[in-house]
Amino acid sequence: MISIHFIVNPIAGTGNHGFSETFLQDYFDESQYKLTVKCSSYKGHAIDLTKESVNQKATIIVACGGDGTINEVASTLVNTNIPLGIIPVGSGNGLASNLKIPQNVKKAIEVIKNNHQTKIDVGCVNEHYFFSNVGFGFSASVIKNYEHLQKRTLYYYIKASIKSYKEFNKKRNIEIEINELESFANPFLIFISNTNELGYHVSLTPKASLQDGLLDVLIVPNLNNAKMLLFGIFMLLKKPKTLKEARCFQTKAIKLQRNQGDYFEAQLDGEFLKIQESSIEISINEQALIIIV
Ligand SMILES: Nc1ncnc2c1ncn2[C@@H]1O[C@H](COP(=O)(O)OP(=O)(O)OP(=O)(O)O)[C@@H](O)[C@H]1O
Repeated sequence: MISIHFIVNPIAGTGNHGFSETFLQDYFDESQYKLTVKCSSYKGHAIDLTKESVNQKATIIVACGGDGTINEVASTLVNTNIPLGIIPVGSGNGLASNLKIPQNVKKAIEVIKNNHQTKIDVGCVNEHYFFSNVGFGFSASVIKNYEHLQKRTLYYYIKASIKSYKEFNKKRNIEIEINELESFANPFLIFISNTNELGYHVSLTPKASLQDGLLDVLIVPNLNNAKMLLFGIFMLLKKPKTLKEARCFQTKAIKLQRNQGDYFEAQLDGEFLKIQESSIEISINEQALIIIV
C-alpha cells in the first residue's frame, strides 16, 4: 500500500483549490493508495505536519501550495529517503515551473501517480534551507510589502513592487561585504538562486539549474531610480545581465558580512525573513532532496 500524505495550504494562491480526501479519492485507487490530507493553519505549521507524516511512515509527502509551503514541507524532507510531490496551487509557483510540474491539478496528480523520482540540490542560508532562491535588497523589500498586502496574486505582487520602487532609496543604511573581498553600500540587489525562475515566468538567473551543484549569483550595486527601472525592463526580458552594473557568477558558497545596519532583510523562497546574525554563509547541498517530477 502506498501511503500519500498531502500537506495543503488553504490560503495559497487564490485559496480556491478545495482539496479534501473525497476530492482526491476520485484519482487514487483505494486498493493501492492510502490517502491522508492535512491543512496548515498558520505560517510554519506545514513543518510540524510534515514531521508528523514522517513519523507516521508516509511513502510520499505532497506539498499543495506555493513556494512558501514547498519550502516548509521540503525543509523537513532534506536528506531523508521520502520523496516530495508538488501540486502547485500557489501564486508564483517558481520551483514547480522550473521542474515543469503542471499547474493543472489533475495533471500534477498524474505526475505524482507516475512517481518518477529525481534528486535536486538544496540551498542553505545559515540554518535555513531554500529550494528556489534567497534575495537581499530590492527583492526582500518587494516580499515585505507583498506580505503586508495579505493577498497573494500577481496584481498584488506588482503593487508591492511599485511601492518598493518608490520608497527603496529613501531609508537604507546597510553595507554588505561579499566573501571578505568587496563591500557594497546599500546594494540594489544580492540574489542567489538554485532555480531558473522566480515565479510568474520571470527570471533573474535564466541559466541556473537545480542539478548542477552550483548557486547562481546576481549582484547589482546601489542604483538611482532611472537605472532601477531599466533593470526591471531587462529582468522582464530575462536579460538582467544587460545592465552594465550587474554582475553574475556561479559558486558553491558565498559569505555575506553586515558591516552596517541592524539586521539583514531577506526573502527566502518568497517569504520575508529578518536575519539578526552579522554574517551569513550561503551554500549548496548537492542532490539532498528526492522529488517527483
Ligand atoms: N492557514 C494559513 N493561514 C495563513 N497563512 C498560512 C496558512 N497556511 C500556510 N500559511 C502561510 O502562507 C504563506 C504563503 O504560502 P505559499 O507560498 O504556499 O503560497 P503563495 O504565496 O500563494 O505562492 P508562491 O510562494 O508560489 O507565490 C506561507 O508563509 C505559509 O506558511
